Amino acid sequence: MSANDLLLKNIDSNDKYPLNYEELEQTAKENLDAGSFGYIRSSAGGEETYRKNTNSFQKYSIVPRFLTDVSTLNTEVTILGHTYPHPLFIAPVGVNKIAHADGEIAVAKAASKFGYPYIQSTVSSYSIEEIASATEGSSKWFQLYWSQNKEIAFSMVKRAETAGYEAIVLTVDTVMLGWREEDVRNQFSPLKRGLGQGNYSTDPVFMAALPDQTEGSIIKSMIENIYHPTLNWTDIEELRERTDLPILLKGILHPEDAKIAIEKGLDGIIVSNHGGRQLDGVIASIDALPEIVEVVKGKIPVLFDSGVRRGSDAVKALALGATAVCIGRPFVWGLANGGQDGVERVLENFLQETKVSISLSGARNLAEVRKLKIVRN
Ligand SMILES: Cc1cc2nc3c(=O)[nH]c(=O)nc-3n(C[C@H](O)[C@H](O)[C@H](O)COP(=O)(O)O)c2cc1C
Ligand SMILES: O=C(O)C(=O)c1ccccc1
Repeated sequence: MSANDLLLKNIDSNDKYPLNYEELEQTAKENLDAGSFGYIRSSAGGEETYRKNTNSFQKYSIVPRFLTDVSTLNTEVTILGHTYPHPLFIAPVGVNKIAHADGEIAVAKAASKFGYPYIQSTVSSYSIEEIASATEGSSKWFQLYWSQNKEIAFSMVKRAETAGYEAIVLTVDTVMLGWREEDVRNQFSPLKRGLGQGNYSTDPVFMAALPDQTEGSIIKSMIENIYHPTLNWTDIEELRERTDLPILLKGILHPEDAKIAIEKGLDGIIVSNHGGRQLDGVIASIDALPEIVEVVKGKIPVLFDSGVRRGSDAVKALALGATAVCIGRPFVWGLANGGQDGVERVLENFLQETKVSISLSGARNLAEVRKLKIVRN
């Protein structure tokens, strides 16, 4: 399908499916209870970083080239030995059942249909094995939350390996949950409600360590284990020894941490501030990207997320040096608005908008996107 076919198909269609981020969020608000909606939408503290994430994209402008014959476009990208059809990934998002009963299964299937590698969260509603069997043959990575009992973390990594996942993404910005006032207001804690257990209640090491096999014990132990303030570089070295899969660190914002990651033999990083959900007041993710790209010097892939709302945002991040871009909240609203179908609409439109944006900037492949002139106003 050419980029314009989808535009015309959307124009011809009579259904009024939400298109832009604001419409997606508004429709989801009508579909969800206040606690679930608030959990997904909100972020930490006064939401300064959350607002900065999207606003900061407007500081960067693409300076397009013309007359380059953009009749063909190759968006392929090779990351850690795997070639993906385009540089758009699904960011790890936990407890998807709060948006729709089909949860991560719906998202992973939609992702597979449109060639988005799927990064599965540790706190998924469905297990690694359930998602793997629902989406055989598609590219998947596993996002790891460290566990207080680190043998649980290693066990999950082993399961991801066995299920054919291609990489481990260790999130480093969430050793404890951020200060989220909307959730306090709504008295909403997914873990306390028994959500996000898919990978825990199926884990032999986790289950064997419980005092008894009740729901109450599972919830208590999950909450205890996911709080892991001791996490440090020595743990990373141990993780490095325990798996042959590539390991990426998610949540890197400081160039020095990117440098250490390379020194410690890590395979990649994801520049991210967790969508403003962790420490409020931190730098916008897009503002952190250029300096990190500069110190990494192409030695390892640098993925990016936080605040990406449309195709032109993705193009800006790629032009500023991101190897690939992860989509977060937009797909969650798609899920809330129509399960797998809703996610498909979001992913299809997002991909097409990205492709049109690349072509209209004058680039024909990602190497040319990287060379685009970006000015900061
Ligand atoms: C509801 C929700 C749950 C999330 N759960 C996780 C998670 O389990 N693990 C993780 O590494 N990041 C998690 N994230 C962060 C995303 O991976 C990503 O960094 C963030 O959504 C990017 O911001 P954006 O959605 O505003 O673009 C979550 C984000 C949301 C909105
Ligand atoms: O809400 C989040 O951002 C997140 O990462 C998380 C952490 C624990 C349970 C569910 C989601």
